[in-house]
Amino acid sequence: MTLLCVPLVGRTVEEMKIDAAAAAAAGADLVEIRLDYIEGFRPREDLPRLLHSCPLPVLVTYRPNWEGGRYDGDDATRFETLYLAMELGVDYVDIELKVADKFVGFLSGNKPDKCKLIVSSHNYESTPSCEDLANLVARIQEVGADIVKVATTATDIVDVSRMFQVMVHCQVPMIGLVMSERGLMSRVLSPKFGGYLTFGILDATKTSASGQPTLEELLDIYNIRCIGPDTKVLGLIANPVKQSKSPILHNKCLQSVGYNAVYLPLLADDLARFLDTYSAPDFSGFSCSLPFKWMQYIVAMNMMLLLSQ
Ligand SMILES: O=C1C[C@@](O)(C(=O)O)C[C@@H](O)[C@@H]1O
Repeated sequence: MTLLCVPLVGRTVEEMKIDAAAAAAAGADLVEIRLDYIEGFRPREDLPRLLHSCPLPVLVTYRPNWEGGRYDGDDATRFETLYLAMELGVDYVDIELKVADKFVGFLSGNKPDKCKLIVSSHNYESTPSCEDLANLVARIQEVGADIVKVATTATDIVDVSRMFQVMVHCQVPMIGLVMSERGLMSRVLSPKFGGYLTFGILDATKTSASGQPTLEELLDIYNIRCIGPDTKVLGLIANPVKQSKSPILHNKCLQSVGYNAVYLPLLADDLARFLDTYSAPDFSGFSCSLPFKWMQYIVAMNMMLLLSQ
């Protein structure tokens, strides 16, 4: 089962505690505490307060600014804080691949068994080739990760297919996410491709990366708990597509007739490229809207021509 994780991005401990309670009430499986978001964070006082009676399992992330986070201090203090979190019983700690070797050395075998180490890599510009992604995954595995995490950026919706290909072949638990609106599919279809975890935010003001859906959308619109390897993918291909109410309507219909499929908003830039990339039988039906409607006529005319020959 793919876990649903709510990132906590409050600026104070109190705000995070309120959001952790909201995440539990909304049906999340765990929370990610982004320590780098807390203003004036004091590890020894704030960490025990944050973890005390937290209603859900906890992933702790203390993201430095050189990897897209807000922490601008040194690694030594950061490593000590992450180790303190482990001692206090957190379930997961996230460390960036660039310093993972150093961190594993710092731990020198003292990581509590209960705590899983997530080694992460972020690319805020693009999504590399399948080969480069696979090499990245291998490097993360080598460093001793319990869970591999790769977050890239989609400049075109077809980029997501490379992440899926790498995820299905990964031999260890993997979190594979593609940021930006064009990458939404990677977040919703995570259970179809064996993703260990996917992020859902509490509301639009509480994002920790671009393209994150809300937890409510994942649960109530896309019915993510029912998505699995056999789920068919349907959707609306359009640009823009965010405004469409189609996913709400179609997913309700699919659920009401018990058909194992999910209907997604698909923000595409080139229809032919999209159809060429997502041609596997599981991507089994699409609606088409502006600016691609004219393409339907060309396809229909080609078919008529073929039939008449
Ligand atoms: O590394 C990740 C993944 C993420 O960037 C995302 O794309 O959802 C969100 C971050 O909070 C988390 O630390």
